[in-house]
Amino acid sequence: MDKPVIAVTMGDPCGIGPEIIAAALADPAITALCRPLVLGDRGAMERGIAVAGVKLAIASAPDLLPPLDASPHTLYLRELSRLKLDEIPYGAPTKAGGDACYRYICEAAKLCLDGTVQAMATAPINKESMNSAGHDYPGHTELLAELTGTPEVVMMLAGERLRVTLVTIHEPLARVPELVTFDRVLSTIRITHDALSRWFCCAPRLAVLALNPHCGEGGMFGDEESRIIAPAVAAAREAGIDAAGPVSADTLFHFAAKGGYDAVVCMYHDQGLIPLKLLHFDDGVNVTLGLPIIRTSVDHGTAYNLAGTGKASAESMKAALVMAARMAQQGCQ
Ligand SMILES: NC(=O)C1=CN([C@@H]2O[C@H](COP(=O)(O)OP(=O)(O)OC[C@H]3O[C@@H](n4cnc5c(N)ncnc54)[C@H](O)[C@@H]3O)[C@@H](O)[C@H]2O)C=CC1
Ligand SMILES: NCC(=O)COP(=O)(O)O
Repeated sequence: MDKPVIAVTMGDPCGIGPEIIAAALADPAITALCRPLVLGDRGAMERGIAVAGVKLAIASAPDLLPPLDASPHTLYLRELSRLKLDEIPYGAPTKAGGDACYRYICEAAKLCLDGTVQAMATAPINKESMNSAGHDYPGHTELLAELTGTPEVVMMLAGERLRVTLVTIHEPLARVPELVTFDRVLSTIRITHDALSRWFCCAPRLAVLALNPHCGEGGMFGDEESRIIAPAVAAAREAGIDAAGPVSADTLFHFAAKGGYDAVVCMYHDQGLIPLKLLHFDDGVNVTLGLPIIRTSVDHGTAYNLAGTGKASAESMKAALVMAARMAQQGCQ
């Protein structure tokens, strides 16, 4: 396969998205692997290029794709908004920015679905901005599930030493217990197993976490383990999946990070993302599993406190592009 074309959504123009994209695309190791097509805004990207301090010329690509012999000093941009810089100041959510980043994501999903591009990699959005513009989604994950007509998707965050997947994603902690159902645990295990088998390793070994301390301590600290998680793990094992659990979350990560498991199925967002970011803040990648398209993302947010300073690390953006390119190459085999 030729170098895959990857739609790169610019994310929130008031955050670090434009500058980390500029820094990532100025790295010849990235453009050696893929042909990035940025979906975003010219003014915001020019500002990001200046902040990143890199030499990139913007080429407008309204309907063209980056050619195979594209210069590594050219950033191909499909302009989907024309924002004025005074309506997108750094460091705060704006309705204009929220509306624009929604449109970048929708266009990227469309280009993936119709086969124009082989994958999408997303820079961070601010959920408050997107919601203030009337797009009521907790994140990319839920929006992409809807845009692609996918009833069940799973968020995975991945690094060299640890992968975590989540049974519940963007939910208030107080609602987690009622959302941890047999069906949801089992489908998260199954989607994790299927996606890992396809993209990452051939016979994945999964650990499934408990919700409560000490696996519920025989019911003293909760019964979700015996009532819901253990039966879901048993059903997964009957289906031929190598899943262990429920296991206590406090110790499991120690063994998983030493290579004992290929992924850890976690019950809620912070249960998985705290250990993941402790090990992989700089180079972790968020991958949406279960979609009919390839979507990777940075593992961090808009970092409003750093936007415009040039201090933000572009390593997670680079890792997201590398992973999207590898998955796109594998998808064609
Ligand atoms: N993929 C996405 O679109 C994501 C979006 N978000 C959104 O981002 C917004 C801000 O979320 P926060 O919880 O404040 O998390 P955040 O990741 O934006 O910031 C947390 C801390 O990490 C630092 N940080 C983040 N990225 C960095 C980088 N590349 N280099 C160096 N330091 C970095 C920030 O300066 C801050 O101190 C929220 O609206 C959230 O929903 C959060 C995570 C992922
Ligand atoms: N903490 C991860 C996160 O919030 C990313 O969400 P999404 O925008 O990828 O759905």
